[in-house]
Amino acid sequence: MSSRQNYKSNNANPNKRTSRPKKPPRGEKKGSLSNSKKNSNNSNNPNSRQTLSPQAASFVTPLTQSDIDLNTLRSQLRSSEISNLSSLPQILSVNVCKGNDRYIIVQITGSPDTPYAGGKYDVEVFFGKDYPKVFPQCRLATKIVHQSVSPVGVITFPPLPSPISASTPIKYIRDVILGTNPSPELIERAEECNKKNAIENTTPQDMTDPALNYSPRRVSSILGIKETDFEDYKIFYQPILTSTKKERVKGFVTMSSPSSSSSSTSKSGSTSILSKWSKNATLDPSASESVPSQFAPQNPVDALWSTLHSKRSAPLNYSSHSFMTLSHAISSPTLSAVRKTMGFKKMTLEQCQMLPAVLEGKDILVRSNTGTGKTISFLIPCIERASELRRQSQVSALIISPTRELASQTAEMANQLVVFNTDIIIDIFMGGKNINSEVARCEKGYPTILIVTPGRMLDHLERDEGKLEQQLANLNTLVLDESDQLLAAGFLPSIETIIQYIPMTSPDLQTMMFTATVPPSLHEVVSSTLKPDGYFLDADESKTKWGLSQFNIEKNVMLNSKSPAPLTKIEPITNAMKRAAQIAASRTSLGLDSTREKPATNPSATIANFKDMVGTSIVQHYVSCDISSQALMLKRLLSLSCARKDYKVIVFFQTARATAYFVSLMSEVHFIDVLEMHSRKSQPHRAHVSHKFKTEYDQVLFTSDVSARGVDYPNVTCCIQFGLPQNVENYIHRCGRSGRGIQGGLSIVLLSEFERFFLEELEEQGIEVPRLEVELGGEEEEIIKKLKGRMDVPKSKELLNRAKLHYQAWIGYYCSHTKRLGIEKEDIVNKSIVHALEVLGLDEVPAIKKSTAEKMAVDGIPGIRIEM
Ligand SMILES: Nc1ncnc2c1ncn2[C@@H]1O[C@H](COP(=O)(O)OP(=O)(O)OP(=O)(O)O)[C@@H](O)[C@H]1O
Repeated sequence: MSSRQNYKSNNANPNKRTSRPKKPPRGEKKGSLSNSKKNSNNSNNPNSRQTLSPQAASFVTPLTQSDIDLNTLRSQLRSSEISNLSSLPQILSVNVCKGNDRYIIVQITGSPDTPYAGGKYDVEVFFGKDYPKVFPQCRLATKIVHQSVSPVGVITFPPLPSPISASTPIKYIRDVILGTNPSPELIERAEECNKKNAIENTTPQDMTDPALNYSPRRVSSILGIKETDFEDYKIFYQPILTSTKKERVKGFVTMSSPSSSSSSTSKSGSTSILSKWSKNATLDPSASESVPSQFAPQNPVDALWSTLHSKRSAPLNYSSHSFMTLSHAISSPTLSAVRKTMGFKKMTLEQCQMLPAVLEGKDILVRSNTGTGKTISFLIPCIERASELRRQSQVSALIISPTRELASQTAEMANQLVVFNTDIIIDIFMGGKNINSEVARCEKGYPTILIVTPGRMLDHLERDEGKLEQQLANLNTLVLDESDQLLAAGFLPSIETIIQYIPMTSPDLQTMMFTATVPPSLHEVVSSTLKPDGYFLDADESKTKWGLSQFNIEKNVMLNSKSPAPLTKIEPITNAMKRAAQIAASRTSLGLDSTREKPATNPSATIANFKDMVGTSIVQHYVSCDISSQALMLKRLLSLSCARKDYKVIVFFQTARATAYFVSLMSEVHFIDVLEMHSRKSQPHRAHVSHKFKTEYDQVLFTSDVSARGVDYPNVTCCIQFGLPQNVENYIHRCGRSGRGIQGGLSIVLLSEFERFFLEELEEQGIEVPRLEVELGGEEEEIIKKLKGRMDVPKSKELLNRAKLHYQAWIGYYCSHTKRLGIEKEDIVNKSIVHALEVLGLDEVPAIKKSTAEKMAVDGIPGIRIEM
């Protein structure tokens, strides 16, 4: 590894050009919405760039009119909605989530002469993707007592009158929920309780402090909160009890402030606990620093800018439910590990759907977006099953992962989950490790949970003379993580071989498949692999975001085909697969896919809609340039994305060879050191790089698709995809490496002109990716001239060698996509010549082995040089 720091210029050599990105002066808020706000007034003006801050303007140029039209229209609509809301009586403020103007917080004050008088109530409003066709979703983020509001703030609305506008539900909340008393019975009970507490707590301060007046258990009995929901309710209540500390409540904190002890008076003249409960809920101040009080519509340029610099660009995806909600199905050692070792308090919204479903014990295919917490959702049932059966030295669960990185990561998480469960032993068999030591460990006793990569598992099956086979015959749980990849052409033969050893139809075996994308190619294999009474669960975050009613499901009937949870999209596997096949057939017959000849696996037919699969916290853009400036555009994008504090950037390349070449190019020509990760690197190197990228900030990782799926690198700020992705699924999984957890992320796909049809493929799946115009700076122009004139550009032997190998892999990659590209191999070869001479800066087109040319079926095509 080079000793140079990433992104540091090499000043020792005056001939070397610095690549350090220009950073704006300290203290200047590059991404603040005040910039966006200024710009937003001109968002439909092609010259709007002038109103960007000088820093923003130096990095990005405005979108073309046609690109921003749609966004502008939507933004304007939301903008006018916000200004309407702001002018309504009793609306104190309207705050827009930074970087995501679809999410707003409206603060309403309670009406006089009601128990809510003087209180301030935050209402979360989310303009869904179908807005303005459907009402925006609303939830009370401030705790109140009302018969139409659930303990977690879910509001029961009656059918609301048209026209659809954000004002309608807000007016309803203001006038009906906050404007009238809750049911007299509830008021009576609350006031009775208040009086009783007033006697017990004699000081006036106690009288006015709801935390002292009410214990969670007392309040929960008043509100009739069920025992199973009590834990969550307590957590919701906790910030009031500890109101001097900052505590998160669903992304908000309840702050103590001088006014928190001021009393308000209800109709009956008594001190109202109802209003005081909620008065001081505000946005987390660290997140709200730059949240403007007024709405500022954002065009994608601003969105890019603010995403690059924002701390958080989307509301949290956590539910209000702790893992304790499933204490009837998960053992205490596991629950303790989740809480104490992993530090997870609440389930994600998707885990709320996945965990009850998988704990049911049936075969299941689970689809859930990237970064939503699938790993523990399959690990927990593996652990629970294994600890229930307590079979010493026997494999209870087998987890198959497509890559070594993912297998290691899963093993790491599994080990954390079993810290209080000493009976359970985790082990991992994967390529790149010493197989003999794996065998030796098994001789001492088999692990309870075995995590494997497919190739290594086959090696073991071949050499251990039936002992592992015997283990598999008694397996209780089988997990195929990233199942669509494992069941696709590359891995399928290995998986088919492995599952021949497993009694797939045994009632004692639960098979779980987890993935973020369900391409049609999966349908048939899934149907034939899972038992017919299995399920398909589409854990779509939006389905439960505002509901969470699946928690009404009783123990042991958490999910079944007769009484499916109302808001969870779960259905028998056979139905799901049939339906998917029908969708595929109807789309084809409607000619929806006729624009381009497609390969046999038509990606447009999926069970779940692709467009919902990219997490909402990921802002997506594409950048287009001609083939010869691709490398410089990449450098430009790196400068942009590394300009923020604590950057972590992943750049995906199509092949291992391309990754290796661009690592050397960046280092030798542009003086940028990056981390290198692909299948041609040794396992220790991969482990080292993976650890470094996981734990350190200000890093750039160049990688092939070995990092595309499942790998959980925390806080990746930007993901760049260089060139045409393999397919839409691959694009989605790569995007998912950023925007994980609570962090927002930015995804940029860099396409040269002949690859722009990929945008159509995305659009067919409902994924609209706006264009971002990025100009090359003077520095890059200089380099272009040098490259074109082949002057002074240092080319080490290593760089030349890597360039030649990349050239060959480039032809191979594009030749395997001729159908999608709609061009012939001859055209690919012609483009490869431009690529070799103009992108790679080679003096001549490299010669390739005859056998390689034959394999790619390009031998004999003019332009291909064969090695003598
Ligand atoms: N309930 C939770 N609370 C906090 N963090 C969580 C929770 N569940 C999972 N995480 C964390 O969220 C991150 C993403 O989880 P995980 O890798 O399991 O996602 P995934 O759905 O498998 O993503 P991918 O499809 O990309 O593989 C991890 O860092 C994990 O530790």
